[in-house]
Amino acid sequence: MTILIKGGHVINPATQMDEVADVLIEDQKIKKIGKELPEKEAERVINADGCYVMPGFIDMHVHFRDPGFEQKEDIYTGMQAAAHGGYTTVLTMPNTKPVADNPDIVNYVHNKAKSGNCIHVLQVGAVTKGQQGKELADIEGMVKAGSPAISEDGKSVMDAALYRDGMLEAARLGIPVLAHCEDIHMVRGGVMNADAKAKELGLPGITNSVEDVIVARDIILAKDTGAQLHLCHCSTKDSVLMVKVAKEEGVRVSAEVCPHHFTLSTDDMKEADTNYKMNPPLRTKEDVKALREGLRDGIMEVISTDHAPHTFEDKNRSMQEAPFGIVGLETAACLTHNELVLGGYLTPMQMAACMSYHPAQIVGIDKGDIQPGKAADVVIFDPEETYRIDKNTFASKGRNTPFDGKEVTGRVKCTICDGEVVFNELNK
Ligand SMILES: NC(=O)N[C@@H](CC(=O)O)C(=O)O
Ligand SMILES: [Zn+2]
Ligand SMILES: [Zn+2]
Repeated sequence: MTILIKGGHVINPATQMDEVADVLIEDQKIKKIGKELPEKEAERVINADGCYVMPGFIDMHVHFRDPGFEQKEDIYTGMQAAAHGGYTTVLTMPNTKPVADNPDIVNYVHNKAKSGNCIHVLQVGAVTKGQQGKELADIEGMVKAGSPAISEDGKSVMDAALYRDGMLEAARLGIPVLAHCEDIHMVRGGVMNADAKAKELGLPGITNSVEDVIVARDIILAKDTGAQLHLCHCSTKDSVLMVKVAKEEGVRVSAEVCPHHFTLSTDDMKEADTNYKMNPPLRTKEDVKALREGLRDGIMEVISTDHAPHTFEDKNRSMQEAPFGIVGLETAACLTHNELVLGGYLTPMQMAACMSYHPAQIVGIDKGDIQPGKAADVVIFDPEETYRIDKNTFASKGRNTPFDGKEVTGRVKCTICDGEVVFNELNK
């Protein structure tokens, strides 16, 4: 199949291309990019007038809940949600049941994803067996099966000596460690940020230090071991500060921010609504500002979703009882555009870098770059369309979002993965 994407504004961070051009796709690859490419060369023409044409988004942090919690999401619905959100590659976290701590589970996820013919799914391996924090998982086996990284996401490995061993193993195997930073002993039943809002709502709080002490520890361990550290879902201003200093010191560290953390503060919580409950929690306006500025200044290099679907029943409980987590795949691009591009923090080029090129570089995959010869993983994004987010239109099984009804400007119109259209709302 040959596809010609006509008249779009091509934005490609790898080459810094930033101009209106046509893109010709042939045999799963980008064949040509240029002005006025002839339509007769293509079997299908997609008119991208007024839209950005960017490398398909890459989400370093999603939960597809498969195996074990398929009532929340499964690999097929997760991939559909990703395609709707403009994503062509996602990294799935290992906190499934059973935990993804061995090559069999990695193979199961990769095979099921392939059978769904949609987007690329890469399973992240757990650091420890069963995420129990007692002994290392078969990290080498999982890397041989195709895991691009390890992570204990959902928790931190609290035993620093064991975590250090895991980091040494990751360094030896040449893969990054994706770190969820949370000192579990300091949580003390907290369910939201520890601030005036928590007092007003009468809810136990989670201090910034719960995150910050593990960010500090993990940076020190990365410096010690030479491992490549990537900090998940950073939410505090001091995380940004520590990443900045660590980079200046030459530590191999990168960091991600999620749309909910750069869009909302606890001031936006009108009541105790469990769609505002996620881990780490929404923080203060000061933290939000630091995260936005961190992305603007290139300290924080990645925007990831931490897509964490839960059923209505799971979330329809008290703030104390409901699980942490919100969905994100179908709202990340519009929120990034609406809050950060239109808000004056990121250029469209930086948006593409944070959502695609940088993740590819950090994970070490040959993606996130649309130039001739590269895989045809492309997203077409309309920066002018204004609409209201409607959770009932989500392809995800999860409806747990605080953004339902929010008006945003910027919309994913078409997603192409390996030269196949996997989502399309343009001249259907
Ligand atoms: N972020 C969340 O609130 N929840 C995640 C776990 C995690 O990312 O730590 C989940 O798996 O539900
Ligand atoms: Zn986490
Ligand atoms: Zn997560």
